[in-house]
Amino acid sequence: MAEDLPTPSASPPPAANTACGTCVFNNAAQLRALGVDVSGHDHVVALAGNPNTGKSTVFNALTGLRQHVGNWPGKTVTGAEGGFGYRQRHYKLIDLPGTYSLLSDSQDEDVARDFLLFGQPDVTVVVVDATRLQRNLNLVLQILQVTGRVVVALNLVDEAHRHGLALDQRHLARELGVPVVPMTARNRQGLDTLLEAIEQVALGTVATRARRVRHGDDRTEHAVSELAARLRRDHPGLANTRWIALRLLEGDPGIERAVTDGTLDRLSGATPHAVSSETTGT
Ligand SMILES: Nc1nc2c(ncn2[C@@H]2O[C@H](COP(=O)(O)OP(=O)(O)OP(=O)(O)O)[C@@H](O)[C@H]2O)c(=O)[nH]1
Ligand SMILES: [Mg+2]
Repeated sequence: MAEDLPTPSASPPPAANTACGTCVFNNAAQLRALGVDVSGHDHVVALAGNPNTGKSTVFNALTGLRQHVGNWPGKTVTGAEGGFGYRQRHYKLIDLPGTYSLLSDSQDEDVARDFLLFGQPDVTVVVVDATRLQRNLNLVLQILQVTGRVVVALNLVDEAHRHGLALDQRHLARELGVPVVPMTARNRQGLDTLLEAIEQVALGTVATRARRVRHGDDRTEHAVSELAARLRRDHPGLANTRWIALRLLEGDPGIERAVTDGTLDRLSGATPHAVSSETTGT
């Protein structure tokens, strides 16, 4: 479904980034790591992305918790929750397992997929590996089909520079229609800019215009609209009915199962812990 995107145009690599512990732009001075305290939160933020892109590293940096981090994919298997404060607001942050696609019928990826589709987080931060941008953008484009409330965290910038890759985050942000924040999460670089982008999307103070991919011809669009309207009528409160309609027309077995066995309604208000077993019936 992903349209071809122009490769982000080259720009000269910035001067080597040095960790700046005291610099106001880098040390996230207004961040309050709240550990497991998510009480009275104002907003819910989900961390999504392909496996091994640094989601748990970002989660730990923001919450002060110690989610398992390591250099192999598939470490995070269920969503972990933690809290952080930034300026006047309190956020609940959810560290999701890595996923390659929202289209997957793999049970391993259900937790992330179902939360992103039905949990309705206020902000979805998609953590991408700057050294594998093309592959990672597939998931970004899919997420942009279901929500515009997205921040792209362009992580592992240190590795990208080590490989001689130049990144043009402004061009990428224009193409995607959402904020793009370059980061080296392991050194806490870029955290402050990430926090600011999260706040802007949560409060709606930045106008995002998510890149949408058009699905097929007019007949397909018409069929999707009709089926979506019917889903809304039969399942009030269900999120992303256009997406579900499209998946049904394409014959997605997981979504078909959820419709026929009556679990579709229970997906509304999904949590990262409960959804997987509900959709798979395990
Ligand atoms: N060089 C570099 N390494 C990083 C950076 N961020 C994270 N890492 C490393 O990348 C590896 C994966 O990080 P995780 O935070 O576990 O990644 P994840 O996305 O949570 O992985 P899964 O839970 O398996 O999907 C670890 O070895 C981290 O230390 C970064 O900015 N630069
Ligand atoms: Mg993880």
